[in-house]
Amino acid sequence: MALDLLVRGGTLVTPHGPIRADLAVEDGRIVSLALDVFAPAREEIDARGLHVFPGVVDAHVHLNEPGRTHWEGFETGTRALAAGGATSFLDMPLNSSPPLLDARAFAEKRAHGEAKSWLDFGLWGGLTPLNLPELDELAACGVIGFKAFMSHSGLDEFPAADDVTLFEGMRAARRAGLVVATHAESDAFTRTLSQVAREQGRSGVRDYLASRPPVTEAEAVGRAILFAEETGAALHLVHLSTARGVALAAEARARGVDVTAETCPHYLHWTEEDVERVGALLKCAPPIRDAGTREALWAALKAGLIDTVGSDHSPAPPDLKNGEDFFAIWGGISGAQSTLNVLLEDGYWQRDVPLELIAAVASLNPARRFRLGSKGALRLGADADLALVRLDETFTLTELHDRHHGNPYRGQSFRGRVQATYLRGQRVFAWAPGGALFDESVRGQLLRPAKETA
Ligand SMILES: NC(=O)N[C@H]1NC(=O)NC1=O
Ligand SMILES: [Zn+2]
Ligand SMILES: [Zn+2]
Repeated sequence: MALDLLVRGGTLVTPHGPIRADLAVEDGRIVSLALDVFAPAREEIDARGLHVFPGVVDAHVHLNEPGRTHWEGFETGTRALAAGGATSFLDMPLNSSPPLLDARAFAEKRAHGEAKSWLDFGLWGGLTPLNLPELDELAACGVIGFKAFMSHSGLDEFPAADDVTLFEGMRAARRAGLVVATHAESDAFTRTLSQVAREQGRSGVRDYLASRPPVTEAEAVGRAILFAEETGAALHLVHLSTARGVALAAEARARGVDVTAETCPHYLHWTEEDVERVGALLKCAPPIRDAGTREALWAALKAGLIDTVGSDHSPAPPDLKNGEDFFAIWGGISGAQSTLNVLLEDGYWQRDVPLELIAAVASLNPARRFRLGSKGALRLGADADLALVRLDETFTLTELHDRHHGNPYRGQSFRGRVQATYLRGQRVFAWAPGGALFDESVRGQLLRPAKETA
């Protein structure tokens, strides 16, 4: 019997480190990893000179469909992800409209994803004061977990969780065996500081950065951890922008709290000076910090204290990314395509981060945390989700596939071009000098968290 696919002669980035081996695929799954596979295959890839990574599992993406597909949608967003080596992703409950707060919105978003997503996808449910009674039903639908904002989300239809809501939501999540993800910035700090700045007519980049100081994150992280400890809920701290936030998570984990930490490529790549220079394309919340903080985040990542790196891809149309008042501009960075590029250039090449650690934060750890059993690693029986990368090829990122032109990574130079991406053994993306090729026949499937094992 012939194999479906044989990847020959590549360097496989396994959880134990890179190894030179062949990789064989049948029915979308990895069926052999061996020095030499001698079997006929319907498709063979000569992967000599390439590194084979597990497909990126981006646990933090805002595709905004339905309702705000003109900001970003499944079609364009997942092309960008695929071109960056991602094979699965978890979509946030906002900024789609309606936001994903009940079973009906779940069904609607799921249908859009199944029709248009090029990649496998899971759906986060929202945790807001509006939908506490819906959480059990959302869990039954198969949400990945519940996402809460501790400060204003930017959209009134997705209100921040007050302390009681967050606490009660964690109790419900604990019952359902699901993770709560928090956007951890103190509402008291951010609200007051931004109000004062705006009243005084201070609305520039530095004024915005100063309105969300690091203590804002530390305070909210501490409170979220306290609630997780009290309720026994699993907590995932998204987009930590400071090493202080990461350290608080590590300390809590050491005393038995079930907490994981995410950071994003933008906190690892850019600094405040870049935000001043580039402007709105680098506006996000929490904001990008100084160079010392960036280095401290890299140190934390190298020490294994950061569990996952997610893009927090959150684009908006150009008119929302424009204007004099930096507070009024949409906060969100377009980064779906460049997570692996940043980790390879800034991490592997510039800071000696081992490849298996990059694969851990980009693929293995998010797959484990959200119980996506068949995803995240090159191992027997896993889905054949692969990113083929020419590690030493320098290139300038010019061909971007997300919806809008405004992308801060346009024109950045990286080493490590993604040559091709395979979803369950099918090629979904291939780089070509004349322009990327996407396989129209590939379609993503809904991912649900596996049942909890005791
Ligand atoms: N609503 C939304 O996408 N918000 C994201 N954007 C950002 O900069 N931080 C976020 O949490
Ligand atoms: Zn957020
Ligand atoms: Zn986000």
